[in-house]
Amino acid sequence: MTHSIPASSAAALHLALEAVEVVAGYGARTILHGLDLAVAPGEIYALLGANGAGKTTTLGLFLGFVRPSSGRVRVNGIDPGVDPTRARRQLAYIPENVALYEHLSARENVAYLLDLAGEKQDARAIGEALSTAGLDSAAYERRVSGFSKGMRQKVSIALALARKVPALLLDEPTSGLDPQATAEFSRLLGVLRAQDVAILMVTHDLLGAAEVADRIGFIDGGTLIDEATASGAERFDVRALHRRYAAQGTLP
Ligand SMILES: Nc1ncnc2c1ncn2[C@@H]1O[C@H](COP(=O)(O)OP(=O)(O)OP(=O)(O)O)[C@@H](O)[C@H]1O
Repeated sequence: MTHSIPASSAAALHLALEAVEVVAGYGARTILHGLDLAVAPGEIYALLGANGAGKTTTLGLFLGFVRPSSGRVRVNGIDPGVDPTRARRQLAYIPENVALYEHLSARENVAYLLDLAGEKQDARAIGEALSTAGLDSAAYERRVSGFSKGMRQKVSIALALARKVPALLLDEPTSGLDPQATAEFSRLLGVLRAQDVAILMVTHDLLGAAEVADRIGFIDGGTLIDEATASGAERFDVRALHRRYAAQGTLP
């Protein structure tokens, strides 16, 4: 399969996330059967597929948790199978349910998680990251234990911004978000894209993906079966995509 990386950006010459003909799985069980997927800096890629299609396994590939038996995986040019620590330094991973230190404030979480990543930053830089991530300033010093999913995501995104990572992996970011929080989340992804972050987002939400993604990929049985690229004012023909992929069980 050929990839239609946006040619407008010089940065597109280099891929932040790349999987080429990847075969991978768990033990003797193969889940990914020759997966081809690439995300350029400043691109939002939404990966859709039925339950068990291999979406989370694909994220695990870039994180170095899932080792390919053949094929090529690169994160900003680094092979996570060979050097997972260095590969993970290029990434921020935001799981469906963001885990934070519940008794620490938003600011303390970012400071502490930065510390753990060996990337200490001053209070001003952390405040700026929280502000860019769209967290209400009244919440900076509050314990995160009472935070909503949307607020937790903002803390994670502030951490990604402070770390200045080139790539962001998101697993089901909009499930359980209300429409306003979903719209705010989409706006945030736009901010990250403008900073040339490569974003790979796993989702079941075709409509949400169509609003924010530059490309949508469909995975079935561990293989990328199709890709659609945003174009024109309408961006994607959501109805046609839905008809095509819902019928074969790739969409809920
Ligand atoms: N750690 C694991 N060990 C063994 N099998 C696993 C493991 N994790 C996932 N699987 C299996 O791999 C297959 C693909 O799972 P994966 O989580 O990648 O799918 P998915 O597309 O993310 O699905 P969902 O939409 O349900 O999250 C499934 O059959 C799942 O049971």
